[in-house]
Amino acid sequence: MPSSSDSVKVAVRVRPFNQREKNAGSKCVLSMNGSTTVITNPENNDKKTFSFDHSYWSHDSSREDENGVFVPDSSNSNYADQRRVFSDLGQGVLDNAWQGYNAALFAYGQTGAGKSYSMIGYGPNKGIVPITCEELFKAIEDNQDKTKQLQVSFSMLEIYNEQVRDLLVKTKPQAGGLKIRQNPQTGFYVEGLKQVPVRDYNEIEKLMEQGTVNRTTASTNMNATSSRSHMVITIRFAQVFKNADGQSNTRSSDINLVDLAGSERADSTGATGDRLKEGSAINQSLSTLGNVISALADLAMGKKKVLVPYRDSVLTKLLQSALGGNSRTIMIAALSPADINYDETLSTLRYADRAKKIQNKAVVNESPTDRLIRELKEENAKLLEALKKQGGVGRSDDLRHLLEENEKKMQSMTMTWEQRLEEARISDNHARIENTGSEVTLEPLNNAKIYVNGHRIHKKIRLENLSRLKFGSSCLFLHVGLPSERKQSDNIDRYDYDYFMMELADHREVSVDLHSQGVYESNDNLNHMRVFQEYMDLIPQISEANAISEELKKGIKFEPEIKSQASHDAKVTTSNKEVIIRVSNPNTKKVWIWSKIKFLHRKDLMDEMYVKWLDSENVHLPRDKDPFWDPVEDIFLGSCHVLLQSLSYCVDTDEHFTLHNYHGKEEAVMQVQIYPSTPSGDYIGDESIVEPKELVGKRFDFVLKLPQCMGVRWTMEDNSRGIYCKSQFRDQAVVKTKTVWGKSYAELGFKHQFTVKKIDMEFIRYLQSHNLVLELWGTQVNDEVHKGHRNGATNGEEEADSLKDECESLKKENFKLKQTVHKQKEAVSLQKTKKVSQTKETPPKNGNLKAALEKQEKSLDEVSHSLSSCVGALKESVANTLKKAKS
Ligand SMILES: Nc1ncnc2c1ncn2[C@@H]1O[C@H](COP(=O)(O)OP(=O)(O)OP(=O)(O)O)[C@@H](O)[C@H]1O
Repeated sequence: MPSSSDSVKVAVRVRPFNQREKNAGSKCVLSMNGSTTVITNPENNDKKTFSFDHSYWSHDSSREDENGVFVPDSSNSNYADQRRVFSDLGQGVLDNAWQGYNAALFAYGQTGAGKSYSMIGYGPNKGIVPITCEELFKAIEDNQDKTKQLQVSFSMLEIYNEQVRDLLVKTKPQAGGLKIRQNPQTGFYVEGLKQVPVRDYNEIEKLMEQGTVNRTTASTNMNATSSRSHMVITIRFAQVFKNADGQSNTRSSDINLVDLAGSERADSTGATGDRLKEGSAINQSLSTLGNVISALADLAMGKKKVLVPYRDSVLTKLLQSALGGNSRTIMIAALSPADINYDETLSTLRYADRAKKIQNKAVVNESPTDRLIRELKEENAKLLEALKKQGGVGRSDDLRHLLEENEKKMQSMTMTWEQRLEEARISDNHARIENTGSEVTLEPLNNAKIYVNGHRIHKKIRLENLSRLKFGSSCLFLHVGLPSERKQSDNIDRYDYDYFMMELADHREVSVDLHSQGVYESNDNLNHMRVFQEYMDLIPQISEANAISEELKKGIKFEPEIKSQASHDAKVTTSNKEVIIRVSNPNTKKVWIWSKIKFLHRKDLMDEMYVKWLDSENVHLPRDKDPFWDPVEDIFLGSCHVLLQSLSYCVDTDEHFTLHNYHGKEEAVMQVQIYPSTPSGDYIGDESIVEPKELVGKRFDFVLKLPQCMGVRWTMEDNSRGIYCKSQFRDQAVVKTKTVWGKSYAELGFKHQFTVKKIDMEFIRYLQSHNLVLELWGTQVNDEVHKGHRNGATNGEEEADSLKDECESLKKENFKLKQTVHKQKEAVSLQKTKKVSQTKETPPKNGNLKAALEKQEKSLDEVSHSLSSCVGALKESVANTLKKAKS
């Protein structure tokens, strides 16, 4: 039994810019020279070099030939076309298969980086899988050897949410998916997976088409499924040798072709700060694959006692032999050239670099007792008989019968059109399309949702050539006009999924106008482009989340938004933006803000929930497990920036500032007073104007007063809401006003004194270059905790707030009184000394005053003390109530 130690072959391939990247003026961060790939950090020009078995440049220097196939545009072009990739990688897989080795080919990389292009291909640009199959059958035809029978069978499965689904079966997947079993000799396999015997490439092509359709229509509401599921195609190739004595020996090979989920999904497993910590099963296979690769790389580097976690996920179980086992393995890492994807591309390169180190032990599968061959033998017993009679591969009644049976079975399990249309939200009489011979018209019926070129239409219109149509939730069509309307220059290819999505986004179908959010402001800014891409990528996921919410009657709405860091930045130098998701319940008017990572994590859980629901499982989850549920939280409404420069001249500020939200919309107006003060907080007055440097070395006090906030939209929209304002001066503690509930004109009555013990030049510079950011936050009633307490009535928290305020002002009054007492004491003792130096006198008149003040001081201390403990007790009781309510 020959065996050979073989490291995993790794190739990387960079694709051309897509339209979106071209529009954004993207720069290419990759360069290749021979087998070397260099990536340049667009922010600091740092270069990192990687070396692989192959580095394929498919970014530019290509042209389309007369058949629509991309080929190098000149003899010195370094463009790597599909044929070249096949002859380097696919041909080796085929040769191995003839020799009886298992082979596996993985495509890894970020969504949209070109995995499917390399594996399957598009149109005439066929990828490795079809070319491999085509070449296999060509070789079979050329190899008509009477002493051996050649059998090929095909299976296609999808791993989604750690469940295996047979893509050659069209029914809704059974709950829990197909079972994974283990054979002590051959390892893990999928029980009941359809292995379809195939006779030529056309049959494989048909099956692949069918499988791809099944994959995308598994749920019409889940367009983006392909980026979250792994697809495994297995071509089982067996050569049955006949000895002269009639004994047979079989050599077989499994060729596994794996299109992995988008690598960026691995990020969302560790959704930080989310209460649903257990995570989703969707990315388990991808992150386990990473762990398996790392462990195998460690082993190959000589590390001892490394446990390879094959059993941690379905994918790694099924591909155990392909990873560090009995297989010749190839990985092709798809790379995006665009600067905005630098981080993802770098991490793909690192992943590929680790995979290089895996050592496999490929062994020829010759054992006649091999389970796989036995199964194939059983399934094809009849077929073999017929083939023997005919002396080769050809059509036989038995074979036809077997295939027809398979087809019949599949058809009986097909999802009806009605079911598919219902899932796509297309009603019975959705639209009327008429072709009069000279024009084609489209008319929405029953107020059905139809968009043409990004606009919702309500009445009959004439369709222009190349109109883009969207029906229901997710059906997109391109209308190719009547022959007389078509032009030579029509470029149908440009109307890809991205194009439709961008058009819909531009016309606000996707609910937010990017222009108003300032995303387009400066296209040269890398961060803005990255945000734009993230935003666009999230749109289909958000539509899906909305559709699932609607279907499961969750009443929750998701909208993408752009958060501008400048709203929180005291220097306003950052223009960085990030995508956030506004989650709202229009019925209860509750609002939440989720980070992109949190949304993706929750979306995976929603998908799991939805799949269960489709399986008619009970999807009622307790709140702490429900991805749609979150406790109420405070929402950032808007902010304003108050220049601190005048403070460095000891000049005060008393102005009304408008608070703007992330999109620059007015949220409220706030009166802001800032003035330099005495250590006791008294206003110093205008005569105190100084040159900043005169302040150096001295103590500095200033007061921030926020008397009121007016025209608050948040509370105007719903008076069960409240607001408060918070701010942070330099590195001092955050200060917060009280919460005012249900008032669009809120009396905040806030006053806080800031003290800097000793001023230095750095502090002066800070005042001259920074702002004080005042953030307005919205609060929402927690219905569970506050049932019945709202509508004007106060609750524990509010009482605690107002008592705290009262206590603060009493303390201040107390401080002032103490100072007066102190002054009086001093005056008394001065008088005493005077008297002593003169003659003995009657006790001073102000002895009574002193006693009275001392008494008052004592009682104020008591009041203050008892108020503090009262506030403490109240806080504790509020915290307990909240804890109880949460638990
Ligand atoms: N080498 C290439 N040459 C020309 N076009 C390419 C190449 N690679 C990818 N593309 C184009 O880039 C787009 C995205 O590629 P593809 O669909 O293969 O990405 P993917 O990584 O499979 O995405 P997903 O994870 O969503 O399935 C497609 O329009 C494809 O035609």
